[in-house]
Amino acid sequence: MEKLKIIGGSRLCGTVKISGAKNAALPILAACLLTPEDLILHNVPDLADVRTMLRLLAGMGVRCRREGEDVILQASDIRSTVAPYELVKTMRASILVLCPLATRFGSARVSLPGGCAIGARPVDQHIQALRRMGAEVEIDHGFVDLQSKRLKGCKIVTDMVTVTGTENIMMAAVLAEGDTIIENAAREPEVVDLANCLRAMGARITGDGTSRIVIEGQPALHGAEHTVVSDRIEAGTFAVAAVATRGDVLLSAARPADMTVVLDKLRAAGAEVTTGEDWIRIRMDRRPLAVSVRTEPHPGFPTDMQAQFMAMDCIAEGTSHITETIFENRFMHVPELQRLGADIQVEGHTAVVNGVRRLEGAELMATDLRASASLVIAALAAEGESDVHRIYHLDRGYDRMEVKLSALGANIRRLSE
Ligand SMILES: CC(=O)N[C@H]1[C@@H](OP(=O)(O)OP(=O)(O)OC[C@H]2O[C@@H](n3ccc(=O)[nH]c3=O)[C@H](O)[C@@H]2O)O[C@H](CO)[C@@H](O)[C@@H]1O
Ligand SMILES: C=C(OP(=O)(O)O)C(=O)O
Repeated sequence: MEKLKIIGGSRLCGTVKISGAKNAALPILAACLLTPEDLILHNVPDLADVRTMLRLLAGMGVRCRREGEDVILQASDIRSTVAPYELVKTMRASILVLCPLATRFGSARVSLPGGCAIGARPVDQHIQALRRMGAEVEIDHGFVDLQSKRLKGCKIVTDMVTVTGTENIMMAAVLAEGDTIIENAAREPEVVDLANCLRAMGARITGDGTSRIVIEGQPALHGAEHTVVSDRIEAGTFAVAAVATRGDVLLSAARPADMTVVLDKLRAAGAEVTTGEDWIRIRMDRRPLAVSVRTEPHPGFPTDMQAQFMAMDCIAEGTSHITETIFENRFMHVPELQRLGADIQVEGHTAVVNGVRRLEGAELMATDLRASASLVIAALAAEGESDVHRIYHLDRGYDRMEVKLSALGANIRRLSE
């Protein structure tokens, strides 16, 4: 196992290039199953989750080639439509192969993702939609077992806004007979990026980025080339780290248009935020002011930024309220932040954070992906040395985070333990 050793107190200064988005790359990789022709992807981040998805696809017979940030996929000789438990259990996004397999091959056996550290991860909406489109779906020994003739388009109103659900249903619909309308659809930029890739493959989709997506099913899709959208959560994480360390950081290859609420909250914390079309500069020369956040589906404040903001609020002037509405157990960073000296009380879905003047380095245990990022930020802002253990969580979603932070002046090293 590996850990990060961080000596806090350095201001982050300089330029960091933001990678392609994990949460866009994963559904787009799964989309290769929709065509026998080549899908050529650029700006694919080098992450544990991406490697897991490539292993899953390769196990089905997809030819996968990685050349730097490019990935070339060809699903012309699929020999298996099974997604085994061993791979799905390490990455919930594996469920994204279900609908491409269903709609192109009429057969799939995909392990249920089950819950994970941050909460239950149900997929009932995906299954209900597939049944409405005519598939026979059973749950068998922890697997979603599906058989279908050509799926039939229909109107689907999801019970709640679901990002992966919207992505899966969109992929089912692109090869279905007739039109599918998704009401209450997720509006996340990653949903739009998947729609852009599917359109490049010949799909007919309108309304992505709104809560009503219309898909006109096609008999087949073809090969395409697509560049994965910039990771707004990685950008947000580096932006918060800049604010927490009173730094001056330019995020290049970032998309401020996808991050309005996060950037507004950083301005409310006292940061000077300037933006161009594909860059963001964050300057901070004072102790942050406390900012309260409440997580909501896009365009609201993203749940994937909640833990990082809590780290910043720990050293802020004043009291903040952080409310998590998407996941029932996404406060596991709280006891670890308390180990650094943070003053936090959890009351139901809300954490009340009283900012303290200083945190002190400690041994810390990462519990999930964004919790890990929050501990790294807090350790960078703390006085003295911290060790962040179990960073395999961090590696699921951040491309060489410690290398990027070192280049900005952080004192951070990856060590074996
Ligand atoms: C709306 C939202 O913010 N979604 C987040 C969610 O996406 P992810 O796609 O993982 O989760 P969903 O958007 O599907 O889930 C949103 C909510 O709906 C519930 N649900 C979902 C599907 C389903 O079939 N049944 C059901 O009850 C979930 O339990 C959850 O409370 O986690 C990702 C990783 O942290 C984030 O990037 C997404 O921003
Ligand atoms: C929790 C996350 O990922 P996943 O949905 O893949 O678990 C995340 O991206 O913050």
